[in-house]
Amino acid sequence: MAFAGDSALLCRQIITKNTGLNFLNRGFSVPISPLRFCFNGDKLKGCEVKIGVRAALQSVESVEISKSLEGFSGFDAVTEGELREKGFLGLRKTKLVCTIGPACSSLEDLERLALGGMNVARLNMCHNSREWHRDVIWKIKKLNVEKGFCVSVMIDTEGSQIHVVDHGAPSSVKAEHGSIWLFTTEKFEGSRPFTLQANYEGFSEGIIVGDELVIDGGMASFEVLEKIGNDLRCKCTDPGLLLPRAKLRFWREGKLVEKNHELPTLSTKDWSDIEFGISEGVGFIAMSFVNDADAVNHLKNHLSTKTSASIKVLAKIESMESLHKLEEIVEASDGIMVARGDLGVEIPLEQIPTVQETITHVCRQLNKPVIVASQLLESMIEYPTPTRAEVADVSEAVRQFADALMLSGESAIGSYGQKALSVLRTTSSRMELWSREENRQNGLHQRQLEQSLPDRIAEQICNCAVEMANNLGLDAIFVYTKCGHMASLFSRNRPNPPIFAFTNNESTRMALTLQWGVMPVLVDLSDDIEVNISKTVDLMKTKGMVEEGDVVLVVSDVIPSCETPTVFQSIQVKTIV
Ligand SMILES: Nc1ncnc2c1ncn2[C@@H]1O[C@H](COP(=O)(O)OP(=O)(O)O)[C@@H](O)[C@H]1O
Ligand SMILES: C=C(OP(=O)(O)O)C(=O)O
Ligand SMILES: [K+]
Ligand SMILES: [Mg+2]
Repeated sequence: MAFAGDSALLCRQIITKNTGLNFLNRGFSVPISPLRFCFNGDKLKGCEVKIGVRAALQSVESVEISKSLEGFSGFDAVTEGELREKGFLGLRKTKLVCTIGPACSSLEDLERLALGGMNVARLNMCHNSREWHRDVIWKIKKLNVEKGFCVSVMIDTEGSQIHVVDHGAPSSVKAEHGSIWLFTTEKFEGSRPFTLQANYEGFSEGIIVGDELVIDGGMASFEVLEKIGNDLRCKCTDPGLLLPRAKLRFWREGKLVEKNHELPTLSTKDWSDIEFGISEGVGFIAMSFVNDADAVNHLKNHLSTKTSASIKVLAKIESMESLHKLEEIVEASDGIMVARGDLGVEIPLEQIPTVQETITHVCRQLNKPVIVASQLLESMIEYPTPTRAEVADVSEAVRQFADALMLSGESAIGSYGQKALSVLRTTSSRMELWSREENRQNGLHQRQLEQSLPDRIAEQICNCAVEMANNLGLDAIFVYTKCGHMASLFSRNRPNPPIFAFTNNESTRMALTLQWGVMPVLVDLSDDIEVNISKTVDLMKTKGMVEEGDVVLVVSDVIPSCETPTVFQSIQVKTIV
């Protein structure tokens, strides 16, 4: 019992230094179960750190399986099945988002996607009717209740951007080299030859003769020949396809012409879609074309006055302006989407990979979940196999430890949506296995998140506990959390074992569906940590999800409220008996 004498010192070592953990690994020859460190945060309030350490060497007593578990449905059926089949380390950590569209909106299709690993269903409010979206949300909720899935719903705002309006049949038009076209704000029905309608009157504000009009990030390009009022007469310089809702951007001397309009981030339609999202109880609102933190704060304030449920706001990084203010936007939001589709319209394509890596890194440093989106498996909209380059792109996002990957057209309108989802699933699992070894060697140099002592301690506990779980080769991490904060701090460290986050809050459970490596579980939590621990271990045992000999790291942070999350914490390493 080397450390009974100077517990506080040892504890500090464990919290702050690798050496404490190595010491445990090398020098502590008795079985590691149960080892317990208790941090009594009440004392921390006075800023005098007194950390109590208790090391108990008796074995964990087998706990009688409680009858109160009957009717329990807090596990999600897919994780449960995956765990039984593949074991703890086989659980996929990277989360999967599917855009729901006409190709996958039946109850049967949605069930197949849920079974295939969809964690979040995304509804793009650009398309289809309110009733259609309501019907999809209703089906997802029904499946969650009846089939035990844990799929959360995200709505994605249309946002304000300049594009051509849907010009009706034929669905795409070819622009030939040298052909002359009129881009007009005049509204007309149907189609006119060589004429395209812009959706916004001010689309040509500040544009001058000689500027380059780039369609959809390079599908076709035009030179502006003449300005007639707000309309532009242009000559095609790079032939290509003009799709419905094709995006319009102007370039001058090799650079994007920035802010040539003053459209609000949230339009009247977006606000009404947001009201719809609130009333339907969605988990996430993805905000298109966020340019600064104000827009995010505005929506978050609005949500806090409108609903007590916690709806997470995800900022989509898809404009040049948003890149200039990346950190403030990440800080303000609850998560980020790297919206590579529109980003590729705003910045040269060759910059996308490095920008993606930067965004992913900033999100991890600031502890916000990040989704890598768009064209991951684009060719699968039409073909049953992905290109090798697409698989490499998916693997790279997984290797960067993105929290989630997203399908757009592949699931919404593609013929092989489920297959595309399975490509994401298998590619993620494969790459996670590969990077686990790397992970062991290169721990993240964490930026300190918070200033107050209790918050810093929570952070350090999670960082060190993950190091401990990795070094000891533990099977799983159990965390008890009301708001999901501790679970996210664990996730941020991208531990090798999966993180089971037990929460009594449905919004927290749904929000955690997006976080890397977190398996959210809904349970009743009491104020007695020991009761929570034995109850959840029992639960896992009854379900056959843990078995004798499994060793789990248990961290608790539930007392007393979300506002003061770090009042009491304990870490235990527990062998299941
Ligand atoms: N709810 C829907 N109804 C009809 N079509 C949809 C729907 N959602 C998505 N789609 C189709 O899937 C394609 C890809 O989806 P997404 O990437 O979300 O949209 P976009 O390409 O408009 O940015 C869209 O272009 C659209 O054709
Ligand atoms: C995800 C994106 O946004 P949307 O599909 O709404 O254009 C994107 O631009 O990549
Ligand atoms: K959108
Ligand atoms: Mg976009």
